[in-house]
Amino acid sequence: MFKVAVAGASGYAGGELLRLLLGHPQVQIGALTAAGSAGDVLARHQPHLPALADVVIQPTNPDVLAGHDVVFLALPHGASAVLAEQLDARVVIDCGADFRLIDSVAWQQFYGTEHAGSWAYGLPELATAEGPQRDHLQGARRIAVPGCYPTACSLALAPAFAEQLVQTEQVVIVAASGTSGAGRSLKPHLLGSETMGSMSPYGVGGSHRHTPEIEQNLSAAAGRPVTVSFTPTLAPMSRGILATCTASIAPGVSVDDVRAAYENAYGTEAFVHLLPEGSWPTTGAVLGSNNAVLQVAVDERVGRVVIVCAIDNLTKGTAGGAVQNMNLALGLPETMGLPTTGVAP
Ligand SMILES: NC(=O)C1=CN([C@@H]2O[C@H](COP(=O)(O)OP(=O)(O)OC[C@H]3O[C@@H](n4cnc5c(N)ncnc54)[C@H](OP(=O)(O)O)[C@@H]3O)[C@@H](O)[C@H]2O)C=CC1
Ligand SMILES: CC(=O)N[C@@H](CCC(=O)OP(=O)(O)O)C(=O)O
Repeated sequence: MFKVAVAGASGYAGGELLRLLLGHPQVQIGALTAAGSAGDVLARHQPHLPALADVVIQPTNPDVLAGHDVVFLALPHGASAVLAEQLDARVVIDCGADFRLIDSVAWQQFYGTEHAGSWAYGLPELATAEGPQRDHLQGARRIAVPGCYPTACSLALAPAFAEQLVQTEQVVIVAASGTSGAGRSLKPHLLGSETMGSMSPYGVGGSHRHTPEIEQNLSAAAGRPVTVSFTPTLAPMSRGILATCTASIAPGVSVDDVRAAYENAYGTEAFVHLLPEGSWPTTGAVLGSNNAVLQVAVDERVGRVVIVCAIDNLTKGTAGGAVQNMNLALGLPETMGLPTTGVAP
């Protein structure tokens, strides 16, 4: 058994981590920590986890987090970097952005703070020109979990770039996210009355901080720089991401070539599924599962490939991805403790 701590246990990502870890046969749950919520019982913040209802949340510091095999950090950006270097755990997995970007200039531009560095990037299914990303995660000690949008968008587009089926410019992504993607802390524009029954764009004009992360992943797949126009939107649902991705198709490439590339990339993956022809991804179908579901089409009239991907932002987009990475880091079966079926209707 591996003793596991969760920092940020009162938040959305922390709650989803604990839901998954409670069902993991090789995990013993250790310290649960937060900031202002320290001293509360977990039931006040995570009412869906009765097995941990009476556990008292502790403050987040290196002493409380010492003596664990694995520490998950589900903290706001910036908080992980400060803490990470003081942790003694064999494996530390950061759900935040602090260690995702390789390029410190892009970090400065989009986050406006000093770059903390980069850790192994935790998207095992990502095809890169240098081989599968999974190889870098087996036995890794420090792992950066991707952002939720980059997870969906990179899984959607990477095989097309890895097989050189699309052009590296004029890639356009519009993605919708549920409101839990913004975290639990109070934000006036995310009150129920602002979001119920209404969709809205944000981070428009190439300003969203996930843009360089998506470009980093697609450039790794293509083996050359890729630029992306990314527009996120907020949808009136608590969970889920639906990413619609389009790119100019390379000369002579058919829809059969595109389908074959995705079958080849994901045919043996447990969590990433190309749907049968005629079926399209929905966020409802992946709710609570660690799945990413995809469909591809070619719009021959405009010469563009269209790829749609759905994930649950809190599962494959954060906590499920984090547990998948823990399994790889510890040498456990990659799928251990992770749901491969959703909840419907
Ligand atoms: N929500 C999502 O879909 C996704 C989230 N992530 C990332 O996961 C991380 C957590 O996100 P999320 O759970 O949504 O956020 P929440 O706002 O829901 O939770 C944040 C957690 O961090 C704690 N916290 C806040 N400030 C500090 C601090 N200075 N020191 C220690 N603990 C602190 C909070 O405790 P307290 O209650 O005491 O304030 C709370 O437990 C973020 O980095 C986010 O970017 C990644 C992918 C998707
Ligand atoms: C709806 C919403 O606000 N979503 C968040 C992304 C959530 C996520 O994956 O982001 P990080 O781990 O990078 O914080 C946003 O747009 O900033």
